[in-house]
Amino acid sequence: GKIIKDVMSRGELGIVEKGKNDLQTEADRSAQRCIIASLSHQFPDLTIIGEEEPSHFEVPSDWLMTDFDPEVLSKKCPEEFLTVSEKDIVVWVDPLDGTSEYTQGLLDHVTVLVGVSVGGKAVGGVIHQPYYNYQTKSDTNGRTLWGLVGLGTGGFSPECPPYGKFIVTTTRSHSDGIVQKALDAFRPDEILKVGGAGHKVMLLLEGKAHAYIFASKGCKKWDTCAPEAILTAWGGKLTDIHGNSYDYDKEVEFPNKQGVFATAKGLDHKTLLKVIPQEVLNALP
Ligand SMILES: Nc1ncnc2c1ncn2[C@@H]1O[C@H](COP(=O)(O)O)[C@@H](O)[C@H]1OP(=O)(O)O
Ligand SMILES: [Mg+2]
Ligand SMILES: [Mg+2]
Ligand SMILES: [Mg+2]
Repeated sequence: GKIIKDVMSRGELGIVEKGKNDLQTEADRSAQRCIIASLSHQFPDLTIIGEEEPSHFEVPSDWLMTDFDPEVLSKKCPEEFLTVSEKDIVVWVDPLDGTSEYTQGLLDHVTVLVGVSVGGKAVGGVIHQPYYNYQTKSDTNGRTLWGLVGLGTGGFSPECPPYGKFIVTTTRSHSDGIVQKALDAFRPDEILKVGGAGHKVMLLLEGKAHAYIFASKGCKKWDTCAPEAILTAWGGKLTDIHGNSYDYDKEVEFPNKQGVFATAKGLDHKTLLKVIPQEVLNALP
């Protein structure tokens, strides 16, 4: 988070266009180097997959994080993970989610995502929001939300969305006709068009939206692994638009080609899926 803020303060974003509507900045590159170097230093047998291309330059020594969160470590590890070894774990790293919004100054849409999968399932995750409340508080360090399936969540106060209303959240920078058709089918009371997969799942976790609907193939495994794990740990659900779960094993393809459909705790995910029109399902087979 600090690296991301430092790059923004210096004002030289070093933007590279990776593809259509797909940017990368110095903050994406540096944050990934910090996260991957720190994790692989401490856990050499982990499989770590990051969004950005690997860099072979050595990272500055003050970028190597060596401390652990005592609050999380004070909890009891769920039985099912006691025998998991480093080799069974795949970590999906999105060093900066919401790059497009970052370059446009919509800073609270930006998150850092580190997702942990075991046996192909998204089970653990961290969403760090470096610019949380940055407009109201000047020297905030941001916040860090975490979740582990079987244990619970921390770093935020989960809330269920309001009854008698249906609020959906979706992309603001990667929309198209099919994305819009899927949204319209739900006849939502409100559509929150915001950046980042991490940011949108936070809206579900904090009761600001009932569902996150993205009928497009732009999201990748590093976008959804951490958010899915935290959402699942709380009691919500994230699948593709057909209702199938994504596999987060190390051999899988990166794109989430069947889109994203996520619901807050207490919602009937399965029934809501039936609202998605056949034409939309056919577009993302
Ligand atoms: N067409 C796309 N090309 C590249 N990345 C995409 C695309 N669609 C979605 N993403 C990634 O998924 C995130 C959520 O999508 P959106 O903000 O449009 O709802 C984006 O912030 C971006 O992650 P990132 O910013 O890490 O590259
Ligand atoms: Mg990107
Ligand atoms: Mg992303
Ligand atoms: Mg990213």
